[in-house]
Amino acid sequence: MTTTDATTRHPAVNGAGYVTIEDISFAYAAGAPRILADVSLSLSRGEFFVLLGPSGCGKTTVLNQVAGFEFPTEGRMTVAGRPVTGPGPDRAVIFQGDDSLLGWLNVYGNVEFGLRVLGVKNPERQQRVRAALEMVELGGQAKKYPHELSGGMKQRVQIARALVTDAPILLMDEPFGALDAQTRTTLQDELARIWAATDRTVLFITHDISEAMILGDRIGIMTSGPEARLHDVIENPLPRPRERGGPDFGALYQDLERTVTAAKARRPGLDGEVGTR
Ligand SMILES: Nc1ncnc2c1ncn2[C@@H]1O[C@H](COP(=O)(O)OP(=O)(O)OP(=O)(O)O)[C@@H](O)[C@H]1O
Repeated sequence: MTTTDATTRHPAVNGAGYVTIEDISFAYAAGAPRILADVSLSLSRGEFFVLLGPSGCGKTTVLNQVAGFEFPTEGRMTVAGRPVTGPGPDRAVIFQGDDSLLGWLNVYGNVEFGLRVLGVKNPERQQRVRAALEMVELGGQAKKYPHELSGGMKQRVQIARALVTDAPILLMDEPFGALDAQTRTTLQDELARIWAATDRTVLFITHDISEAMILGDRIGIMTSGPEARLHDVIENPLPRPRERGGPDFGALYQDLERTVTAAKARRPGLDGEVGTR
């Protein structure tokens, strides 16, 4: 895994346009109501971008399109300057829940699986699996099977599976949504630490404001659907490592809460153009 100095990763240094979403709209069928309308967004290399929005507005739809699982009805998307034409090894996807762990393989085998598929040989394969397991603090649990793991441990395995591939982009769809509050905050802090130690670009979806604040460099807030749009994008001024509580945290929380409320109240298709970044 490549590591980088956190001070060299600021978006202004790395340049915008690593992942671009340009005026995309999406409908499931011709004539059906559009789920998304004219969403534009540009992620910098190494940026942690959080997409926040009400349930059902289309956050997963955006992520699925960046992943190359679905395609916009209108508009276009690029990754590293190339149009997205399908899934690729440059993008690792982490979903909510633990359904995708392979039950017949232990933790080590689950993390190793992707490297086997890619044809990575030992001893490199072993080194990379060990490094990924250490990164998510599962070095001592390598022999356990998925049914022996807690929800938080399963999500750590998911993160290790993504890290081990060296994919520069992590697409995370409410990965901590099913966890209890305490495990969730622990994993948020761990993810922030892991991100700071690597040079990944992250698109992270949540509807939890404090999760967005702990993790995001920028936070994009979507309106309610149908015809969901990007209502606003807010720069997160909190210094890292971030701590919950404190006046700055509280003030930003209130700001975001107000923005989310305004975004939810927006009348689909009636309130004109909103901020697209
Ligand atoms: N296969 C489908 N056919 C038709 N509509 C769908 C399909 N899948 C999702 N939708 C609709 O698309 C909209 C956006 O769904 P999406 O899962 O992207 O929202 P979301 O913001 O990620 O929601 P949540 O936060 O609840 O996960 C929803 O209204 C949903 O009902």
